[in-house]
Amino acid sequence: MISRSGMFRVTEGLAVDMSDRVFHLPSFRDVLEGEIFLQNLPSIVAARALDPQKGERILDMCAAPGGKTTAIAILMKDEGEIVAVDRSHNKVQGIHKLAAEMGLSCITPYKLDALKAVCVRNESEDLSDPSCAKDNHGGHIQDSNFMKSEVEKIESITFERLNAENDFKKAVSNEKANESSYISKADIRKEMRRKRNGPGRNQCLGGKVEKSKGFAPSSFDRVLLDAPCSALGLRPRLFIGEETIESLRKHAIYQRRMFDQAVQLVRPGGVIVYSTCTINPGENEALVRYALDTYKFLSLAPQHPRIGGPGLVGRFEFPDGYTEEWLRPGEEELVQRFDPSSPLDTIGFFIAKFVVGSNETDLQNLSS
Ligand SMILES: C[S@@+](CC[C@H](N)C(=O)[O-])C[C@H]1O[C@@H](n2cnc3c(N)ncnc32)[C@H](O)[C@@H]1O
Repeated sequence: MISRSGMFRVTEGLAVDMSDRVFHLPSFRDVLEGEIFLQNLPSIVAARALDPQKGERILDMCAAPGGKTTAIAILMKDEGEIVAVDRSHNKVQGIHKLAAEMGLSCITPYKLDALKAVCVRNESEDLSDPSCAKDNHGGHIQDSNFMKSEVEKIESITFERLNAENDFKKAVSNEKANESSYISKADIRKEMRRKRNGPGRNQCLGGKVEKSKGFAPSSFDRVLLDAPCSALGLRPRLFIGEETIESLRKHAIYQRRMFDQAVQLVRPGGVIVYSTCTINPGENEALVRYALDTYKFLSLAPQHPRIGGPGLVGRFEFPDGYTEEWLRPGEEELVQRFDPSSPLDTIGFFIAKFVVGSNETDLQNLSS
């Protein structure tokens, strides 16, 4: 299969012309604005698995468009603080707008690269202040330059792109109906960029976007890391041609670096929920293996509600010798894997919940 944009680039492949809708669902745009926000079932399960409590301080590390952030705020009855960060300026504005529409005041959105979410400070600074006084560039992430270049590539294949392509597909078929005019590759790229990043700085109605300089270690009760991923669980997804084994591994590296930040930000005794909308075990079960093997003070926690199926146990050896280690027996029932082909009929999704042991020494070593 080839993507819409691929049709303009490649010389062979299979393109599918959608002549009818799969679901005759009317658009919910502008319907009951502020009253409802459509979400996939696993997204709601992820917010509930976090089990946020009134009065807590919660970090949503990759928050836009804000679906889970607002679900968490509602579960907390809007009491406490949810710090909702995303690295896109326009998307952060969108979170502001959504929170305002829904009348939720416990959400504080920030523009921040989640790979630099832990701030590094001088000893002279006030350690009781949970937000950082100093910029944290050059902080804990050793390979930030590498990550920076990878971000561009990875971002281009996340789920927003898929949405952009789907929307653009509609636009193009409308154009076609009007006796098609030529649409250049540049137009396609521009439209996809616009869809991915929002309508543009001057056209957004959200509040003023604050930049964060990162947060103090152990300053959150709970952290949700709903990581950017290969989005192989989204449906309908007829083509996966733009993902390669290499790109899937890069997603996994990116997610681990984000998880490294999450671990430092949650307090001893706190909770981290990690979720993705992909079925790729390299970004799911292998992340759990990495987390448990790297941070001995973490353990998997049971989740409520439990609607998804068990995770994958074992390991997988690729032809190039690279081996992915997945779950060990006994761990599979502690995660939730939503299989899009199961009778549940959800998107593909994965949720793991970790509790952070109270080994102060380990945590101090981490943040030093
Ligand atoms: C899976 S989506 C999050 C969906 C969101 N949690 C929700 O439920 O509405 C991933 C988000 O991560 C953001 N993102 C990607 N890389 C990031 C980074 N380094 N720092 C912060 N946000 C990032 C993207 O802009 C995107 O909005």
